Amino acid sequence: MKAVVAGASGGIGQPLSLLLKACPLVDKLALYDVVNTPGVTADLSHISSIAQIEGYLPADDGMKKALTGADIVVIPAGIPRKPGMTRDDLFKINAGIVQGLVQGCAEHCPDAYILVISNPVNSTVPIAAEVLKKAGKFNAKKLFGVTTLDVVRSETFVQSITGERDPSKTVIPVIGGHSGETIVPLFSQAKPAVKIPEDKLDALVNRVQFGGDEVVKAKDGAGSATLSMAYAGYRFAEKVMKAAKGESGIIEPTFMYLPGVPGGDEIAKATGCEYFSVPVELGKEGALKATNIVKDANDYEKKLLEKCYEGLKGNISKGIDFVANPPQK
Ligand SMILES: NC(=O)C1=CN([C@@H]2O[C@H](COP(=O)(O)OP(=O)(O)OC[C@H]3O[C@@H](n4cnc5c(N)ncnc54)[C@H](O)[C@@H]3O)[C@@H](O)[C@H]2O)C=CC1
Ligand SMILES: O=C([O-])CC(=O)C(=O)O
Repeated sequence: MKAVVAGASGGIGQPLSLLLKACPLVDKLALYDVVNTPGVTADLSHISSIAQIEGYLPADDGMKKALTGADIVVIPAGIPRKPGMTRDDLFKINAGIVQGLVQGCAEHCPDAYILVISNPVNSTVPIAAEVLKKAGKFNAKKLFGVTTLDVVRSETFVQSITGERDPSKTVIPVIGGHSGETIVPLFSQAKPAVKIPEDKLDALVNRVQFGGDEVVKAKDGAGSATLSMAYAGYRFAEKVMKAAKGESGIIEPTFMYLPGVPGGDEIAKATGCEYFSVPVELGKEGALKATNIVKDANDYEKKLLEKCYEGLKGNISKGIDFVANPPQK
C-alpha cells in the first residue's frame, strides 16, 4: 500500500506522517509539501518500520513523483485558523490549494482513496469532487472528507460524563458537516447507550460543535488542532486501508457525495444536502454503504439538524461554484 501525505511538513502533516511511517499496512510513504519535506523525510527515514519513505518538493515534478502509484492520499495542506476566524475564512487560500492537489490526483493516481482534511471541509470536498468530475475521474466512493476528529471529541467529552475507562469503546455517530452548527452529534444513537443528564446536554453538544475553537483559542495564534487531528486522520486512514485489504464490518462517519454512494440518495433527499457526513461502511472499493441515521434522530437532534442543513447548503454551493466559475486572478 502506498500512502501519500500532501502538506506533510505542517502541524498535522508531520505527526500524521509519523503515524503512517509506523503503520505496518504501509509499504511506501511519500511526503509532499511546498517546504521542508527533505528534513521531515530524513528524520522519519531513521525509524525502523516497514514503510520506505520518499519526500518531494514541487521542483522536478515532485507532485507527480509523490502521487504516482498512490493507493491513498491524505491532504492536510493549507492554512489553519487564528482566533477570531471561521473555517470559511480559510476558503480563499485553501480552495486553490486543494484544487491543485486533487488535480494532481486526477492526473497521477485517479484510483486512489482521497482523504481531505484541509478546511473548510464543507467546501473543499465539493471542490475536490468537481475537479475530479471535470477530469472524468470522479469516484464518489473513494473521496472522503475527514470528520473523524468530531467523533473522537464526542467520545472523549462523553467520557467525562459517563466515566467510561476507554472512551473509544462508545460509538457515537457525529453527522452533518465539519464546522460549528453543521456538526451534529447524535448521542441518542450511541452504542452502547449513554445517559446524558438533561442539564448537561446543551453544553456537551456545544463543546463538540466548537471543539476546534477551544483549541484555536488555547493555541492563541499558533494554529489549530494538529496532534488530535493527526490521531483522528490516522484512525480514519487506517480504517480505509484495513477495508481495502479485505477487513469487513468497518463503519465510520465521513463527509461524502451521497448520490454516488449506495444508500446515499435517500439521505440526500431527506437532508436536502448532496454532501453530508453519515456513518459509512467501508470496503475494498471504498464506501460500500451510507447509513440513513438521520431518520433515527430524536426531536432535540432534529432541531440541530435543521440548523445544520441551512449552513451546510451554502458551504457546498460555494465549493461547487469555485470550480465552475473560477475567481478572476
Ligand atoms: N478536518 C479537520 O477536522 C481538521 C482540519 N484542519 C485543517 O487542516 C489544515 C492544515 O492545518 P495545519 O497542519 O495545522 O496547518 P500548517 O500550516 O501547520 O500546515 C499546512 C502545510 O500545508 C503546506 N502547503 C501549503 N500549500 C501547499 C500545497 N499547495 N501543496 C502541498 N502542501 C502545501 C504548508 O507548507 C504547510 O506545511 C488547515 O486547513 C486546518 O484548518 C485542522 C484540524 C482539523
Ligand atoms: O477548528 C479548526 O479550525 C480546525 C478544525 O477543523 C478542528 O479542530 O476541528
